[in-house]
Amino acid sequence: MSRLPRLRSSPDPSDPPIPSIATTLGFSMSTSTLGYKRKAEDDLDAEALDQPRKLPAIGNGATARPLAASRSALNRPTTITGPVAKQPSGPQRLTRPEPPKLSTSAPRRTTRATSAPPKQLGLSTGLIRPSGRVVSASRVASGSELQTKEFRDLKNQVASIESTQLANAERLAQTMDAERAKVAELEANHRALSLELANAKSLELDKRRELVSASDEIEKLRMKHAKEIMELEMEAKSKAREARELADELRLAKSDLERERDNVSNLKATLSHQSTSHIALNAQINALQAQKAATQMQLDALMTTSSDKTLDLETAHRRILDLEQDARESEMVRRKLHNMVQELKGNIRVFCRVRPVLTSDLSPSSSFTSNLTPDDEEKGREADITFPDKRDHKEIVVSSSSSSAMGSERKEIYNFGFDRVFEPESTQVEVFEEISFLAQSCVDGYNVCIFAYGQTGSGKSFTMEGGSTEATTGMIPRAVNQVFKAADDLKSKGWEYKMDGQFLEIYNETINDLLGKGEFDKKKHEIKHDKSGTRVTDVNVMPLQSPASVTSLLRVANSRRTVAATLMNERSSRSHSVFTLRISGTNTHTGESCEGSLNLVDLAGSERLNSSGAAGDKDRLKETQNINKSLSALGDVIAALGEKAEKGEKHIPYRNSKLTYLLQNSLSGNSKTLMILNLSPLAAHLNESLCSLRFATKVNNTMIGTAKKQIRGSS
Ligand SMILES: Nc1ncnc2c1ncn2[C@@H]1O[C@H](COP(=O)(O)OP(=O)(O)OP(=O)(O)O)[C@@H](O)[C@H]1O
Repeated sequence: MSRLPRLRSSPDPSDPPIPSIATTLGFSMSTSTLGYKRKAEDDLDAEALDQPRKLPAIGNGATARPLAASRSALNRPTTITGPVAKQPSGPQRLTRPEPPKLSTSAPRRTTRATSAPPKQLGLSTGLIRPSGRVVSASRVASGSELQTKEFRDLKNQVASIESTQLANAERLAQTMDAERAKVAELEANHRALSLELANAKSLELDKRRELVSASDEIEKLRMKHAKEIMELEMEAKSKAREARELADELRLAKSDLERERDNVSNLKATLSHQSTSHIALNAQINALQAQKAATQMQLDALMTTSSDKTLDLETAHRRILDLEQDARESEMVRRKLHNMVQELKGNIRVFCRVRPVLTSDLSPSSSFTSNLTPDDEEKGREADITFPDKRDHKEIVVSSSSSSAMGSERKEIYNFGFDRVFEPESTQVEVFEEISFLAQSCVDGYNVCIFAYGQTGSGKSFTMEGGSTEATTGMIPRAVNQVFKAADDLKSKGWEYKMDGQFLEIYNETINDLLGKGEFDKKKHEIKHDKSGTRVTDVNVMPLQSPASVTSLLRVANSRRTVAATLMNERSSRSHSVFTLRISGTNTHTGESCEGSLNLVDLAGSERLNSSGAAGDKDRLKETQNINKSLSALGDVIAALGEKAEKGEKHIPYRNSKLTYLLQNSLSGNSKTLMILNLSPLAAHLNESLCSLRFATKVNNTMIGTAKKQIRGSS
């Protein structure tokens, strides 16, 4: 590479053409040229440039010429040991070459034109012999002639050499000129080649740029092509999908078409069937039109009949109105007669009911009769009670035996007569049959009061409220059912009824509301009497729509009743309970209205103080005193009512107890009162039973007197 600048610099034509320079230049040229050529070839090979024509010519010239110059340079007696740069330059060296310096290596560089051996030169100059040893001067003097001759020969040889050298120099100069011309030519070639190379390079650069731009273009095209391929593929896919969808649609369309074809064929079949039907229907229409004409004739006949029937209907309607009027009048008559019958029977009546002996009567603590002790058997012994009136069931005979002071047994027989006596076997149904007419009376607008009277455990609650089964249902639910049924029956006669219920308890002369809410009733209630009837302040009055609502009302009330244990009955009730059903009715046809009430009273136990075991218990004593006081007041009121009916004006002591004051309106006037005397069948309760029987007889006798007077009044 370092030689290239020298090649590029223009050569100086004044420089002497020395063989070493020529040789060196030739070599250098050759090397540079070869290097340049190799580079150019490499470039050409690499870049595939097509310029092979001039480069071989340069290479050949460069190698041929320097070789000749080199051969001439070697003839010089100068040892060439270094590169061209060490050689002296200048024209004098070419024209006057200095004699070569001798050295040990000189003989090897001797040209073939020299015939004398190198040792002669060494002898004449006292220099070195060919053998290499130094010869002394005394030995040289003896042969001076020889030496002179040799010197002359040598001088001749030198002259010859010099002439040869001159000739060579001339030849060399010529050669140099030729070489310079060639160098100039080569340099021209080189410049041309450089130019070509520069052109080629610029061309190459252009080509490279073109190539790069072409590559970019190709890349762009390739990307564009890839994109187009992708788009085409996508389009192809979309087309394929569309094709599939179209194929599906085609398939569906084909199936639709097939179905439509089926439909068309079905419709054709239907059409032909309809045509047949149409023909048949036409025939039917014709037949029906004929029938219609016949029916029209019948209709005309019926219209004639209808007008006759309308006349008949109007007549019947008038007749119905007349009959309804008759029915209403009959209803009024029925009510009057019913009431008259009730009055004939007695507005105050007394029934007597003896309950059966119970298993619990034998042993209050045990229901197993097999373990009875003599004491238990005595407790469970039946009293001597007979029922002699087997036809009318109005008599009861109680026999009592006692020992006299003399030790003889004394037997007493008590005969009592009542409106009805129910034996222990009597059922609830039989008892209710006798009192159901009272339910009708309260629907007709009368006040009805039914008492259950008797000692504790005699069966008052069982009679009034009953048990849980249909057969043991008591008088209260049966009477309520009857009232609802009677009210329902009267609907056809224009009567509409509204019913309300209340349930009160009188305990120790205090009124408790058994339908109250929350804790037990602590309110102070007062009894008020006015034109609209009897009212108790601050008590719940429940509207009753059905007998079922009455049942739930009774359940609520029972759960709140005050129950205290006594010796007589472990569930003994120590209060009077009063259930009141108020009935108000209006007749939409006649405008009449009525108000009645049904009072069902379960009285507290009527036992005496000593037999109740309450004598030693202060609270129980007070309870029993209050119960006896109110029962006594009830008896007094009933007796006074009897006297009043018998003798005229008489003060009725209603206010003597809460019970009589509460029931004032249901006991006075034309109200109906029924007392059911409940008796225990046990001998142990005989004295209590006799007391109750006497009380009931007193009431019954009052009724008899009243009834006699009423019968007289009626007749
Ligand atoms: N006619 C009857 N048939 C069957 N059992 C009866 C009859 N009468 C009453 N009993 C039963 O006798 C027992 C006492 O009757 P109940 O409780 O009705 O007496 P009570 O007079 O109401 O007593 P209290 O005054 O303590 O309320 C109850 O077990 C009841 O079932």
